[in-house]
Amino acid sequence: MKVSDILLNDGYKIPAVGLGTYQIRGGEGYHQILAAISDGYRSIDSATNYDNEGIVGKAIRDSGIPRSQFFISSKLPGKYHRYDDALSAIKESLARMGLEYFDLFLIHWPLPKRGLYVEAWKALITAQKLGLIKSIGVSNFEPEHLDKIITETGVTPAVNQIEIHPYWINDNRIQENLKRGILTEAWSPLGRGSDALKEPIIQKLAEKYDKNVGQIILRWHLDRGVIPLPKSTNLEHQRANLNIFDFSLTNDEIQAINALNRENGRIDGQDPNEYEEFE
Ligand SMILES: NC(=O)C1=CN([C@@H]2O[C@H](COP(=O)(O)OP(=O)(O)OC[C@H]3O[C@@H](n4cnc5c(N)ncnc54)[C@H](OP(=O)(O)O)[C@@H]3O)[C@@H](O)[C@H]2O)C=CC1
Ligand SMILES: O=C(O)C(=O)[C@@H](O)[C@H](O)C(=O)CO
Repeated sequence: MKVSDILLNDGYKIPAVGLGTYQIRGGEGYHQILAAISDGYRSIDSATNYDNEGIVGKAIRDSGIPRSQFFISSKLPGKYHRYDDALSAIKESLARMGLEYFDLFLIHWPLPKRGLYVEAWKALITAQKLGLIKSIGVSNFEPEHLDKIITETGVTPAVNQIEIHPYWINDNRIQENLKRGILTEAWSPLGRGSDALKEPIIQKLAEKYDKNVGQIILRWHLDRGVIPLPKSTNLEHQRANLNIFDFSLTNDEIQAINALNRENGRIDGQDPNEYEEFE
C-alpha cells in the first residue's frame, strides 16, 4: 500500500502514517516491526524511553530496504534535557539504532516544572547542524512551550506530536501548531484501544466505506491534516492501518466524529504541564 508524503516546514517529507512502537520490544517486537516493514511501513516512531531503539534499527538493517527509504524518529528522555546530556543522548540513540542519522528527533515531554526544555531544544538544533538529525521537533508541547523555544532560538519545530483520538480531539492545539507552521502527529490515535472503536457513528461509517473502525478513525486524522502513529502487533491490523488512502470522510462525517470529544477524554496522567517521566 502506497503511503502519501507530507511536506514539513524544513523542506523534508514525512509519510502520512507511521508505526507506533510503545511497548513493542525484544525478539517478538523485532519480528513485529519487520512484518510491518514488509507490509509497507517506512515511518517508525520510537523513543529512548521505549527501550526498543536496538530492535528498530536491527529490523531496518535486516529488511534489505535502503535506509534512504525509511523515516525514523526517536525522542529525547527528560533526564537528558541539559544541553551536553542531550547531545550525548542523541549520539547514544543513534548508536543503539546503528544508524548515522535520524529523520526526526523530538523532545519527548516539555517537563515545564524542570524548565530545561529550551536547553534541550538548543541541543537538537546543534545535532541538526552536525547532520545527526534531518528534522527536529517536539512532543506534548503546549502553545506557550512552543513560543518559548521559538522566541529563544529563532527555530520553529517541524513537528509537534500530541495526544489525539476521538475522545480527545485536541482541535485547539492542532490549530495552534498550524498557525506556527508546525505539522501535528497524533499519539494514541486509536485511543490506545479505548471504547472509541465501538462508537456507533464510527461503526456506521465503517459499514458505509467498507472499512474497519480503526481505518475510519485513522482516516479522520488524515482528513484533519494530522499524521497518525497507530501501534499494532497484530499483522491484520497493521496492514489495515495503512490501507486508508482510497477514501475520505465528508466534512459532516469529520464533525460527527469530533462530537465524540469529552472534556475529560485525555488518557489518564498525560497532561503535558504535569507529566513527569520516571527516571
Ligand atoms: N509522544 C508521546 O508522548 C507518546 C507517543 N506515543 C506513540 O504513539 C503510538 C500509538 O499510541 P498507543 O498508545 O500505542 O495506542 P494506539 O492508539 O495506537 O492503540 C493501540 C491499540 O489499538 C489496537 N489496534 C491497533 N490497530 C487496530 C485496528 N485496526 N483495529 C482495532 N484495534 C487496533 C492495538 O491492538 P493490536 O496490537 O491487537 O492491534 C493496541 O491495543 C505509540 O506506540 C507511540 O509510538 C504514545 C503515547 C505517548
Ligand atoms: O508512550 C509514550 O511515548 C509516553 O510518553 C508514555 O507516557 C505513555 O504515554 C504512558 O502512558 C506511560 O505511562
